[in-house]
Amino acid sequence: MKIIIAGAGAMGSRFGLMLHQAGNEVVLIDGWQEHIDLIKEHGLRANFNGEEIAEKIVIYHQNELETLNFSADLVILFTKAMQLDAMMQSIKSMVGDQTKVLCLLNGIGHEDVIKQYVPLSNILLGNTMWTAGLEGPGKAKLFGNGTIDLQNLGTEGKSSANEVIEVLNEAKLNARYSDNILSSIYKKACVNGTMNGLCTILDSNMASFGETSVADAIVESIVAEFAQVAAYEKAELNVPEVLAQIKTCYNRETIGLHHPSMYQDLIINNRLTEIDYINGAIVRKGREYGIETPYCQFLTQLVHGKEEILGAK
Ligand SMILES: NC(=O)C1=CN([C@@H]2O[C@H](COP(=O)(O)OP(=O)(O)OC[C@H]3O[C@@H](n4cnc5c(N)ncnc54)[C@H](OP(=O)(O)O)[C@@H]3O)[C@@H](O)[C@H]2O)C=CC1
Ligand SMILES: CC(C)(CO)C(=O)C(=O)O
Repeated sequence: MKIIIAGAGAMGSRFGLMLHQAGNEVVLIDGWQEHIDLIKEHGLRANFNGEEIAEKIVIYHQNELETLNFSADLVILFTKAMQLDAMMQSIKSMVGDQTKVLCLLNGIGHEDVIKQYVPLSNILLGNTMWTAGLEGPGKAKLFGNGTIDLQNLGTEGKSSANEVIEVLNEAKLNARYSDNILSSIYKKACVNGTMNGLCTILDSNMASFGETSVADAIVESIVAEFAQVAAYEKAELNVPEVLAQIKTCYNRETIGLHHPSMYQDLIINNRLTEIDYINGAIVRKGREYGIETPYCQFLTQLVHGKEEILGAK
């Protein structure tokens, strides 16, 4: 399959690498020049479950696509939330009538951006429990396991997602169809709405946070706010199940030692965060629906405060 990875940071590198190794024709697209140059020079390098590897994969800067003649069967979006619209603009000549567009960004409401460029029948909205980090430009650090849930937003449903699911599974990415992706997205947003902001503010990995005496009380208060907003949007959450999923993040044997992507953005790379698309989205929706969201509001404010203190860009 011809696959474009639109946003080839940590997660895009993981997906690009695994799909390339499974025999697909993968093209990476990104906007970070140093990262692009190093991948062109040395291939995409990674510490992949402890093994040092390098794979030659084609990569382009998102500003050099106009003359490129490549129509994708599948686009996988892995930008940061605030970069999504600009990326959709950059790749629009490569998205044809038959191109499926899979969105796996963290956060809530990305379909509102994508549907301005792609018909609903070609949009696969999803989320993932895979993780990834960058050791620096051109080099990813990939360990652990994950899953993908996705749903087609058009009326065709599952049948229009089967081929993509098959390709993802051939690459061992563990994809499955969801009949209620909005609930899955809210469920994953609860994981990000707790782990990402809290580990960033507390300067901790997920295991160390989870082992504190205050973890349960804070997490339960935040999840209660997400659940109220989700219920208003008919994306009912099973709260005990969500809390159990969050606790799986504390496991040191699996992903507990991972610093969430928000930590990597702000604390390691001094970059602005996606907080406005996670806890901030709950605050905005809460305001609209008349639901109080003090914990999400406070965490959003703390993260913005930290961005300002660190002069993040
Ligand atoms: N990392 C993870 O474990 C997980 C992440 N996600 C989600 O996946 C999406 C993509 O995340 P992720 O892959 O972590 O994002 P990255 O930060 O690794 O990459 C996203 C983009 O940010 C830019 N960028 C990243 N680092 C730098 C840097 N040091 N200097 C300059 N530019 C940089 C690049 O684009 P540009 O130069 O154009 O800005 C890159 O394409 C997000 O929505 C995230 O929440 C979901 C599950 C797990
Ligand atoms: C690992 C996990 C699940 C933590 O919230 C994640 O999605 C991230 O790092 O953004």
